[in-house]
Amino acid sequence: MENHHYDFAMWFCLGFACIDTNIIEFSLLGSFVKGRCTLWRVNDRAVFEPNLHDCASRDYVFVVNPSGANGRTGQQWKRMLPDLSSRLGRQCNIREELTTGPLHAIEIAREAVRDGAAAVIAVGGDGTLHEVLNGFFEDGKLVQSRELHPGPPTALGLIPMGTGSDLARHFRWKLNDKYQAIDRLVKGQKRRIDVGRVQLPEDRIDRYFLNVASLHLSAKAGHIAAMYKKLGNFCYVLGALKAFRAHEDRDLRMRINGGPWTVVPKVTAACVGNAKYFGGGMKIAPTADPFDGSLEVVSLADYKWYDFVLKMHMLYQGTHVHLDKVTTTSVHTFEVEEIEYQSRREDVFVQADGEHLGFLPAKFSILPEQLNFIL
Ligand SMILES: Nc1ncnc2c1ncn2[C@@H]1O[C@H](COP(=O)(O)OP(=O)(O)OP(=O)(O)O)[C@@H](O)[C@H]1O
Repeated sequence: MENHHYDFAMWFCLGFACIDTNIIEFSLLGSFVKGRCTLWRVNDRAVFEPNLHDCASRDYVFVVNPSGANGRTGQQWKRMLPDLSSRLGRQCNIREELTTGPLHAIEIAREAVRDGAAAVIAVGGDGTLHEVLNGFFEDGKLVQSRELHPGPPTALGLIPMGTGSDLARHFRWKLNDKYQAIDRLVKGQKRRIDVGRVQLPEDRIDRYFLNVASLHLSAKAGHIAAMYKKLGNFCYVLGALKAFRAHEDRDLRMRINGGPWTVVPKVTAACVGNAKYFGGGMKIAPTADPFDGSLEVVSLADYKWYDFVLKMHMLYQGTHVHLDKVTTTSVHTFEVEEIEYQSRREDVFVQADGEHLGFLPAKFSILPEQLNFIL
């Protein structure tokens, strides 16, 4: 493919994405009013625990990524801290922990869980939430508190202040709205949430995810997008277009729920959704639900760069699942490997919650109702 075709496509997409982002924001605004019903329905089923029971003399630990959203997270956090302290500080000890670099949030969260914190709250994007979530686990098990508390185990929370903040879109939370975020923490409603697990035996990686994991083109796109976060959500569109440049569809072996292995030809990408959105608002797994005990696998085969450009609006609306090139399956486990497993080429990328993890082979599985999540 000639490069100038791509350049044209990128500029076309820039214009398209701007229009599309407006449509999305607009429709999100509209659906927020409509969405309140859903939110209340979700909350009706949530476990409600008054703050005083689990919070008195226990810590609420805020793990802040000051570099998130190209540095905006740090600035917004400073602005919201006084309000947060005055409303939540009456009931809890508020502890602020700033990360110093990648993976630091895992260590902070793990120590906070060991210390028996009432809650650990990720302040940042999906990447920060991913790391905080991984701090709740060690050696394949949930970390236990050293302290003996009469209250419930440490809860996980999120103040969405990242570039994509895609998990927040699933719950129809307003992005970067400090009042809504503080209200949510003060109300303290929680519900047991499912956690996805991805294992890469060759890379000796064992990670947990709340949102979406994926492989091949979409995973490489996320890896590239991380270099262009200055562009806001357009970084994901640009990442996908750049990933298409050197992309080859691959025949891959796949296995669902421990059944027989099958060869799936010309795989462009396979996405594993515990929740619905990735890539800054693409509704990639429209029926995924982090409370239903399963993962939604959405596979794209023989999907070309021009399909991506021309049908981009379908990805944002979640209607791409009706295309012939797309299949969806609800699973408990999903294993993928290259056909020539002995000659691993390390070019089929794997990501979870937007964080690059490594390369195939990979096994994805669901761990139902693992944690209390603050809704
Ligand atoms: N202090 C830090 N300095 C540099 N990078 C950091 C620091 N703390 C965390 N990180 C890394 O920043 C990356 C992105 O963080 P985060 O997800 O919060 O923001 P984002 O990428 O803007 O949002 P989103 O993932 O929702 O698009 C993560 O991979 C994380 O490891």
